[in-house]
Amino acid sequence: MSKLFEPYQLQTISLKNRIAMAPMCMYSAEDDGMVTPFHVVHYATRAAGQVGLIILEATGVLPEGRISNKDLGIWDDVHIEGLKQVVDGMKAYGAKTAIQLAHAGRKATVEGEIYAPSAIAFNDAYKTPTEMTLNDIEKVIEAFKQAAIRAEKAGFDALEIHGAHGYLISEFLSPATNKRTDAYGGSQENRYRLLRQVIDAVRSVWDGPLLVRVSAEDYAENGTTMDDFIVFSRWMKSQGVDLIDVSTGGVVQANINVFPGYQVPHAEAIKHGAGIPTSAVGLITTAIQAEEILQNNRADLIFLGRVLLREPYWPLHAAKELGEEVTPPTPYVRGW
Ligand SMILES: Cc1cc2nc3c(=O)[nH]c(=O)nc-3n(C[C@H](O)[C@H](O)[C@H](O)COP(=O)(O)O)c2cc1C
Repeated sequence: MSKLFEPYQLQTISLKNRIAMAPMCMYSAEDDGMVTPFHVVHYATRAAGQVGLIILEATGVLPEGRISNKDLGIWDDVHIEGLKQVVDGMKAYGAKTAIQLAHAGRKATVEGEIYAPSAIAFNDAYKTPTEMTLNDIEKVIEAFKQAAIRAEKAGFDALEIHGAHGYLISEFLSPATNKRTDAYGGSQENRYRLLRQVIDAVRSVWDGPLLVRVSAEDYAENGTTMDDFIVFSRWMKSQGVDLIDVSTGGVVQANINVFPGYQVPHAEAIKHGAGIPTSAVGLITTAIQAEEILQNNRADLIFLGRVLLREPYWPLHAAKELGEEVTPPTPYVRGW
């Protein structure tokens, strides 16, 4: 039996395999953050393709925290019903479901004021953000908490906090973007404070599986490093985080050398350095490559991004390649 098709127990939920769909913005929501029929079809199709865990794209916990005005929203109860339809579509095909709760910080491109730990623009094309007051920070923490309550009402099995890619939480974690001199800036412990408070707020209303996505390497001078993230991940583990979804980059624009599995060493270092389950993501496209990562205990789950946009039935190809019997739920997919 392959590792890729071995079930995985993620806290209280059982995943039928180790294949997860990485969160990917589809820029297809209504301007007010509402789900459209596209989302129902898009996510249910990957569920029919036998993806074990599907993580919905970055979904704004506040309207000013969206990357674009076509992002999904979860800042109001009005969003619950649409999200529930997306969840029901995925569940009908046997996938476990998660949603990425997000705030874009200085990388928001929406109308009006945008917010960040310090008043430094991402680049010339972006607005200069307003440095957040302590009240602004409290508002964000409360927004993550309310979003978690709404996600539970929509029926999600798991939650992921977006702490990566140079968005708000990542901006607080990184000394490259956090120049604050108060309790939220400076030392590792201070830069971690917002994430800690967000995790605590979410955990106060959510007992289920909790994932956090991080950028374990900023690729920036004076940015965060793997060593920082091993420390942060130990803290996250002690706060009841179940799995770290390990990505890299995004806090500054950097030309980095990407190649198949380029982020796997980060997932491996955090898994062993902090003693917490991790997922690996980034140019993982073949069953053999995914299987190698799991067999060598370098990560616990395989997150797939673009390959699942191109090929929603990727797990069925992978099953054939690894000699596994996997029966898709619909005659249409079975005949493929
Ligand atoms: C179209 C697109 C949208 C993305 N949106 C998100 C997102 O909403 N949240 C996130 O954390 N990462 C996002 N990512 C990054 C992916 O989750 C993933 O980490 C990245 O694409 C690398 O994996 P891959 O090589 O398998 O595509 C996005 C990537 C793409 C291609």
